[in-house]
Amino acid sequence: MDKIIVKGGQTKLQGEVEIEGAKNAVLPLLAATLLASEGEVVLTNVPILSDVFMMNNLVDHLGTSISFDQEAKKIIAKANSEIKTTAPYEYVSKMRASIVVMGPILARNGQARVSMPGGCSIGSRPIDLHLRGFEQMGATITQNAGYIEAKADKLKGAHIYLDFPSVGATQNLILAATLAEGVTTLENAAREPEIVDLANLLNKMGANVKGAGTDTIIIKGVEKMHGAKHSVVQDRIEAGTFMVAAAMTQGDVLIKDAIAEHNRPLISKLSEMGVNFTQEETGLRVVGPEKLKATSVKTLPHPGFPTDMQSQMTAAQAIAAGESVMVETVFENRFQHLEEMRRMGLEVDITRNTALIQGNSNLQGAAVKSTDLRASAALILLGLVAKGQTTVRRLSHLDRGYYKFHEKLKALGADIVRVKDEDGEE
Ligand SMILES: CC(=O)N[C@H]1[C@@H](OP(=O)(O)OP(=O)(O)OC[C@H]2O[C@@H](n3ccc(=O)[nH]c3=O)[C@H](O)[C@@H]2O)O[C@H](CO)[C@@H](O)[C@@H]1O
Ligand SMILES: C=C(OP(=O)(O)O)C(=O)O
Repeated sequence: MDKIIVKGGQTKLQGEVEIEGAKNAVLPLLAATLLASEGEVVLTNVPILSDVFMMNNLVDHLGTSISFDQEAKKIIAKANSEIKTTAPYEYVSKMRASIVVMGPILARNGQARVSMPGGCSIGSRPIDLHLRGFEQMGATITQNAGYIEAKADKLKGAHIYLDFPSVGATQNLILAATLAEGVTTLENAAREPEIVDLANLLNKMGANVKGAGTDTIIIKGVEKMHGAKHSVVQDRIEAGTFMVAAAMTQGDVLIKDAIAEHNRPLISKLSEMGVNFTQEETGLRVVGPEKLKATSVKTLPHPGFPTDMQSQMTAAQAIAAGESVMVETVFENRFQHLEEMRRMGLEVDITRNTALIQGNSNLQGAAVKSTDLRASAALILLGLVAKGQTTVRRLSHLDRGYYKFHEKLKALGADIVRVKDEDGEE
């Protein structure tokens, strides 16, 4: 595998950066293509990421044929009059998000057999809310030899209250409800922009989904669904990561076509830290101050501060003046990057889900390992400002969610290379 080497301490990022389509949008969009029984779903602005390749393989295995034109960043998903019922272990275990194929399979076939998705390093990730919702729609759920089996002669619309606005459960239940008999109402639904993007595609495919982006989503079941064309929404987490990069390096970076509305909580916190934002015709300009101020942040479901920006934000807090606080309320084990950052001189006290971070302008580069996707970006960001050389390993995490991250940073002036890891590390 590769490693990234960053030489930090002096870089002031400058220039423009283009943002890809969102990983967290395109994965459920690919699952949605399984609902079409005729025609082609054409997705554009598709990010080239390892997670996308994995989801392509799963959806293709299930029966919707996928062709990915990487140069055009376009996927054509050709519908099949029949799809398979089993999502096997070798496809599902590799990626948590693959559980969202369960709703479409169940909706189309009246039964679904899906391998239990893997847990992951950021915390335990149960699927009880997904399953309880399917049950309320009339499905019987059993677990057998590592597989979840759901059966319903015909899914029926239901009034479902989610105990927590889970992104995946909201998506899975919307997907199942599109072809159910009658009306499904989801209360306390997730409101992330990626949910809105999913509803937009589904409606183009002939579904009837209203209220996405609010906490009450109403889905009227339809008989069948067909092909459609859709451009994947911009990745607000990639955009946010570059905002933090500019903020940390006294940078001046234009995030092309940034959708500020999708990043309100981040922009609000960075502004509090002294970062300047200007909306320009072609994007959002982010100018970092000479010294960031400390801040307190708590992660929450959208429209609160996103947990997927937590690690990157702690990198900014690590160099801010004074003591900052980070409270992680969404995942119970998402501070592992802080242990790696200690190798660079970070002073942090962690008590359960709260980290007290002492800002330090004397961090030193070190050899570190990515512990999860966003941790990998956060460690690279800290490498930009730490003195000397930082080597970041385990880049398979980075490749799940960032396309050409080091090249984009290099184009903004960073001293960064990606090379083969002679030590043969993963
Ligand atoms: C592919 C994708 O879009 N991934 C995102 C999605 O993950 P994902 O959809 O897995 O996240 P959820 O919103 O479902 O999970 C949030 C919290 O709810 C809990 N929970 C979830 C489902 C359930 O049935 N029971 C339960 O207890 C989880 O353990 C977690 O503590 O939203 C997360 C929260 O914004 C993001 O960090 C992920 O990047
Ligand atoms: C946690 C993330 O993704 P996933 O849910 O796919 O693991 C993420 O995108 O930061």
